[in-house]
Amino acid sequence: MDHIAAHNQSSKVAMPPTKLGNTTPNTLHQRMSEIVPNRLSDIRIIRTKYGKGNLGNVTVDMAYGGMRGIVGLIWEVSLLDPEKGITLRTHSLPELLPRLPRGRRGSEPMPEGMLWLLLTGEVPTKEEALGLSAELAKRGVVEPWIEDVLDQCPKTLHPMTQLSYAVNACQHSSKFAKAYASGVPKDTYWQYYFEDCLDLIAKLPLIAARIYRNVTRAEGAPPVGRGLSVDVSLDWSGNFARMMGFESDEFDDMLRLFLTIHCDHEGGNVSAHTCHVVSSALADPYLSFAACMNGLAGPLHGLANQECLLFIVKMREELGDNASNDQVEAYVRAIIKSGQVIPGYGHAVLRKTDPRYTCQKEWAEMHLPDDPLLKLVGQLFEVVPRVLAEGGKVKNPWPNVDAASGVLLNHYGLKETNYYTVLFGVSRALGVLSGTLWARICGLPIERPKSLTSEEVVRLFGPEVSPKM
Ligand SMILES: CC(=O)SCCNC(=O)CCNC(=O)[C@H](O)C(C)(C)COP(=O)(O)OP(=O)(O)OC[C@H]1O[C@@H](n2cnc3c(N)ncnc32)[C@H](O)[C@@H]1OP(=O)(O)O
Ligand SMILES: O=C([O-])CC(=O)C(=O)O
Repeated sequence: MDHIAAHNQSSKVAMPPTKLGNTTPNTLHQRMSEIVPNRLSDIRIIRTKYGKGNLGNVTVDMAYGGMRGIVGLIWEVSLLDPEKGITLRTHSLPELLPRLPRGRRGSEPMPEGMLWLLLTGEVPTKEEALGLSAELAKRGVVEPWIEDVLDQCPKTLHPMTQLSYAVNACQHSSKFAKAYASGVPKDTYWQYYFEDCLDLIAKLPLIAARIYRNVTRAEGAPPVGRGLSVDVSLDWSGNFARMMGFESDEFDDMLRLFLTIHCDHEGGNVSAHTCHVVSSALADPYLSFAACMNGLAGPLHGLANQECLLFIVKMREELGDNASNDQVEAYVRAIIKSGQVIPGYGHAVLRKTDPRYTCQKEWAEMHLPDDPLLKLVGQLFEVVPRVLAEGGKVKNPWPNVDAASGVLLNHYGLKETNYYTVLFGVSRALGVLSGTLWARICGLPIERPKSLTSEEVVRLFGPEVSPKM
């Protein structure tokens, strides 16, 4: 896009950092304030030059088929290639992970670096990532009544329901909702959205750790109560681990990796798209993200990581530790025959092994080579793709991100499978809030695709069928 770069040379206008109330401008905000006008000018040029470009035909099957293959969204922060997997601001995971900054402790990237990249398009320096880490630690405060609400939840309420409940409650402190109600101009919306997004990301470890501590407490023990707080000397992920009660450096690193790689998968997946559509009505980031979490909690989407570990554990109980591949295959066939899916396998867009699976499998092979569940993950990889590919019905027989994550968490003592999707959700906040913030920066309108009834399909294409409904 040389013409765009050239245009930028002549039109570079640095927007002054905006102070909102008592909020001190921060480095990420300053960088975004410089980037936003240039990017908006790029987009104006793109729309002028290519606005009438055709993105493809839509068939009736596509409309009945979950809109698979329809390109109908702009999502600035990531793009999914069916063969190569996710690219985050054009970087593939294997290329990006070694380049993202490490913190003061640990050897895995800080998720803060990923957030910076998603928002700015630039890999941050270590200082920038540490600055963002400190800023998140400062913003990490949850209103006491929301802590009380969580403490009132029955232990048996699914952790994802508790997460959605708490995030909705945090809407009470939305700066965007307040600013919108006061009638601020449209081109300043994103500034308030930015504030809410950072506040929400900062609050999530506190909320999620409280949920973990509450659902894992001993029978009869009191809930967490007041006093859970972030340590400003720790990074976002380190704080999360510590507040959950995990103390090991290796767990911290595993969590950093988990939170970094689960962040985003372009705009059309259920969680990102939900956030996008809810936010397009100018619902604030809290309401949009809570809705997004409800989508992530579905078993065909994020909950598959819970389902996947349960599947592996149950298979181990039935087959023991020395099962042959033939036994694993017979087990898998029986599950498919009973009409259930094999969790962790298949994908709506990917057509090859998910690089996020590979990355977690490599971590596991290095850090927990003798874990008996890891052996089963390997056997499933040898068996399932071949079985699923038979008959040609399943479009992608290869493993997705959820096929290996539970084994890692379980190995380090995080055994509560119904909590796994909360970790996914905390990570997903980085991506969906970045993508959604960029939608507000671009001023994208309320989303409203057209729908049809089956009678209308018949009317459009011919009278030979007449649905009796
Ligand atoms: C973070 C994520 O969201 S990654 C995905 C996590 N989800 C899972 O791992 C659950 C298991 N996988 C699945 O259910 C699917 O592969 C999905 C939901 C991920 C993708 O769904 P689709 O795009 O509809 O897949 P596809 O077009 O290949 O499906 C065709 C058929 O194969 C079946 N199929 C797809 N994957 C599997 C699987 N892992 N096991 C058994 N059957 C499967 C579908 O259920 C569908 O059957 P149907 O025609 O009888 O309804
Ligand atoms: O892309 C999808 O549809 C599902 C997925 O893997 C994700 O959201 O991480």
